[in-house]
Amino acid sequence: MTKPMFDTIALIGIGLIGSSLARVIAAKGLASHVAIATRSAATLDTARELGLGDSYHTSNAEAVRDADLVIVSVPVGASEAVAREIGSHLKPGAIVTDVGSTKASVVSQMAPHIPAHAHFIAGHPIAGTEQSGPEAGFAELFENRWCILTPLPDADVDAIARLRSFWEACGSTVEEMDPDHHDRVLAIVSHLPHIIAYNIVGTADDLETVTKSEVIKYSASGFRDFTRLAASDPVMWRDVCLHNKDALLEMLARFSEDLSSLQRAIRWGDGDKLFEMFTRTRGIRRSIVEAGQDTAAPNFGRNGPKSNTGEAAE
Ligand SMILES: NC(=O)C1=CN([C@@H]2O[C@H](COP(=O)(O)OP(=O)(O)OC[C@H]3O[C@@H](n4cnc5c(N)ncnc54)[C@H](O)[C@@H]3O)[C@@H](O)[C@H]2O)C=CC1
Ligand SMILES: O=C(O)C(=O)Cc1ccc(O)cc1
Repeated sequence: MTKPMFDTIALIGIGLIGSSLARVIAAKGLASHVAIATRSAATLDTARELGLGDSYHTSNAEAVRDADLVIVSVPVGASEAVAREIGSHLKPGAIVTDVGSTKASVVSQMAPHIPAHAHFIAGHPIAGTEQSGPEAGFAELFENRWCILTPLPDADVDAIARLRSFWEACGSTVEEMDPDHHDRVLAIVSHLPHIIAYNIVGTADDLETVTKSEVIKYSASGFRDFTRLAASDPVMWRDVCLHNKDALLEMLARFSEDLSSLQRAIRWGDGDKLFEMFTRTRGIRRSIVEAGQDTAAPNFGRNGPKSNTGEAAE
């Protein structure tokens, strides 16, 4: 048996991402001890029943006391409160990271509370599903996925290397990026698609001429894909919108402009324009498939061994 990568890993937040981390850490033997903390006693009880860790805490500060690696997996709006709670309890040399879907805001919320004797390196696994809560996680979630790290320019290189090795051991490929760049890229490839999904499902639900039962009965697979995204956790996505406001507004403006152009082509029967655009986008899809990036089937949307409880972050 090889020595675990870390003696103690503290997981703050034990929803989809935190519980997937707990499972992969156990499956691959990446820590001798996993300390789990979450805000609600009920969620902690579920984590205990699932056997996700070695110790369970309702105090974030208590959970990090002996930790060599702390992974914060809470909605991005709660990042600052967590960093403030744990900052003065971190041991020298501890690495603190997160998994939040937005990065510039998380870095500015958390970094000031992490003392100089610890290392803060923000991160984001590009891996998830529409489900939430501790039952929703699974050990394979991070396999063959990207994980983006957004270290500050003066971050410790050994700490970055250790965190990189951790994510690689979880099955991910790691890239480093500037937090603002991360937020612009993710705004278009992840955040905007979720906003569009929430919007289109809301629009269908509001239509007076179509009943809810007809929406359910006749939904073609395209609409069904939107309903999956629109079932994602409301707290998490509210926070993403509030914490990636500028990039998201920029992408929404571009999107609305392009949608108006499409609307105009439909109004004026401009078939050439429609054909040209649909051909161009079909090419993008083909490039993704050819690059082996269409790994939608195994993870995204996977129901996992247990079905979703629908627990939102409390
Ligand atoms: N769901 C997804 O597909 C992905 C989510 N993320 C990011 O991961 C983070 C967590 O998301 P999920 O695991 O999906 O959410 P989740 O809703 O399944 O779990 C969130 C957990 O955080 C806990 N929590 C909330 N506030 C807390 C606090 N102040 N202290 C301690 N625990 C607290 C909740 O009790 C819950 O256990 C979010 O920042 C999200 O943006 C990143 C990649 C994918
Ligand atoms: O379920 C899906 O399709 C996702 O897009 C999952 C996801 C959600 C948020 C992230 O920050 C990363 C991945």
